[in-house]
Amino acid sequence: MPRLFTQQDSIQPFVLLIFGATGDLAKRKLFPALYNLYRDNFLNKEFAVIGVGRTEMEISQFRLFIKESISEFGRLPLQEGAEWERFAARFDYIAFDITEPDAYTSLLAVVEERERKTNLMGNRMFYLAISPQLFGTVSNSLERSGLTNTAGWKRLVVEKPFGHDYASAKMLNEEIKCSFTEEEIYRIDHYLGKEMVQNIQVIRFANFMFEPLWNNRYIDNIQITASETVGVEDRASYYDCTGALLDMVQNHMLQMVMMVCMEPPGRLNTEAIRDEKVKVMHALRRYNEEEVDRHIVRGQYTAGEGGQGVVCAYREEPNVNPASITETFVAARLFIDNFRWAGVPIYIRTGKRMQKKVTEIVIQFKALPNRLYFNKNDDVAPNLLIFRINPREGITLLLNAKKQGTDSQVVPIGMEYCNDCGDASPEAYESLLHDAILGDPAFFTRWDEVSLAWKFIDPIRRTWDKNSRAPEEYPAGTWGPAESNEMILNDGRRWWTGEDIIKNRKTIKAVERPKY
Ligand SMILES: NC(=O)C1=CN([C@@H]2O[C@H](COP(=O)(O)OP(=O)(O)OC[C@H]3O[C@@H](n4cnc5c(N)ncnc54)[C@H](OP(=O)(O)O)[C@@H]3O)[C@@H](O)[C@H]2O)C=CC1
Ligand SMILES: O=C1O[C@H](COP(=O)(O)O)[C@@H](O)[C@H](O)[C@H]1O
Repeated sequence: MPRLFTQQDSIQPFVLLIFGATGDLAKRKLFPALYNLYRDNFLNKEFAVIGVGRTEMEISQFRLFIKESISEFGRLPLQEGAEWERFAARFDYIAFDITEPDAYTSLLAVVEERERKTNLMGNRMFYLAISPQLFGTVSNSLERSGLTNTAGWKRLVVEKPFGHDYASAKMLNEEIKCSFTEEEIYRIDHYLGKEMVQNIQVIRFANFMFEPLWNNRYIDNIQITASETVGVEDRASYYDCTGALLDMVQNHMLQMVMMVCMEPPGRLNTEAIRDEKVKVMHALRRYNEEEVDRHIVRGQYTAGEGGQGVVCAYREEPNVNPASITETFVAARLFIDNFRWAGVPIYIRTGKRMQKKVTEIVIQFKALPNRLYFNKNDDVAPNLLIFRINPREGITLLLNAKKQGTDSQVVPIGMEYCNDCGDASPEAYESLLHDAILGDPAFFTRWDEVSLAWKFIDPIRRTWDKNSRAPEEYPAGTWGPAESNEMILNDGRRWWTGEDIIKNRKTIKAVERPKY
């Protein structure tokens, strides 16, 4: 159920078991998120965290690892002294191989010891920050060892990727469902934890002025961009056998499509919202081979001038196959074949080593009748509503107004709301961890959403694998391959990026469409 951050008293005590506590995700996201929640009083006074990894280390070393992770990646500065000691004392660490079923007996002993010392009410949250191949093994062992047999609640948080196609996701789901019910499974999509993604439903359903326009009578097209300037960094071994389609589109991009396009739910509760999201996935047009070629562009970066100077081509990155045909960019034209959205193209694009780090959603409203009133050369810009998700959070509404000092020269003006100009927003992982502890799965993905996303993705992946054609090339530091621009220009439209629109307000020109 969407909520305001709930303060300490209404949150129950719990023990959090982090599998993969020595890994990158724990270091960069989970420990800083826990610390922020603690400092902001969003955790019960009674809680404990037990880290699991293979690396042998003393508890003092583990606590130092946590301290360093918070100092480096935390939103709030670390407070030294007694305050830190109180926080650190809640952490335990146990090293064992999680593929070894017998080893869970000692984990159970550590958990029970903690529960005896402090009244944690038997509430247990298991966070799998490990390779997805191990999800099934761990959830099985949790049950067999008796760790899931508790007087309190039990919850399983699983990271992405949830499978690599529909069949593997289904198998994985069946495995974890042997030990946890759907209500107890929290599948993470960290985009759903982002402030402005959560804000979509509020902007839509708390403003009467938008909802009547939110359909194919008034909206010309929708654009969703998630561009990154970074390359594959040190994740090449994962990325080169995954690619942008599976890494970004199957999850984050489709989740944003669902949030923007779902019907208003009957009630604003978790299951009602998820039901509406699922309907979007049912209506999302699936593509055959010929349509994949027509509606989807895949690209791979070559050497170029990225944000960090000259950077190498994807194929030259360490641990990438020099002949790799993995895509680092995807642009697609999607359609939702229902009464509300029929005929409205939804353009999505995502990629590595692009010109800017931007995540935003642009709603482009239909144009005024051509040449009717102002700017007879057809350069009245369309109205745009822009959700700015990252790096600057906010909303921009692009309207038209009279240029100062002219009779009727029309120029675009931006009305802007900044979401994070005062206090920094909570990190996505903060918000999601908090929800999971609270038992609120609204911003986690339900199995039917995930399975339908795979059913949309699988034919695309199969088509590409069958063709085994190299992706289109784009130089690092650009907006992707030329084919992405061509796809949208051929429709008489263009990609918008909010920042450029605001900066170049006076030079906006809508793309020409046929005149009649
Ligand atoms: N890193 C990120 O930014 C993101 C990660 N994810 C997902 O999070 C999960 C973890 O990723 P990440 O942290 O990057 O991975 P890492 O490789 O950095 O960490 C893996 C963790 O798993 C532990 N581990 C692996 N095998 C075993 C084993 N047999 N027994 C016990 N522990 C084991 C490792 O312990 P040890 O090192 O001590 O052996 C380590 O703590 C993955 O599902 C990934 O897809 C999702 C989004 C972003
Ligand atoms: O899940 C992933 O997301 C990140 C981008 O996340 P953002 O919050 O920085 O927009 C991406 O870099 C990574 O490849 C992918 O696995």
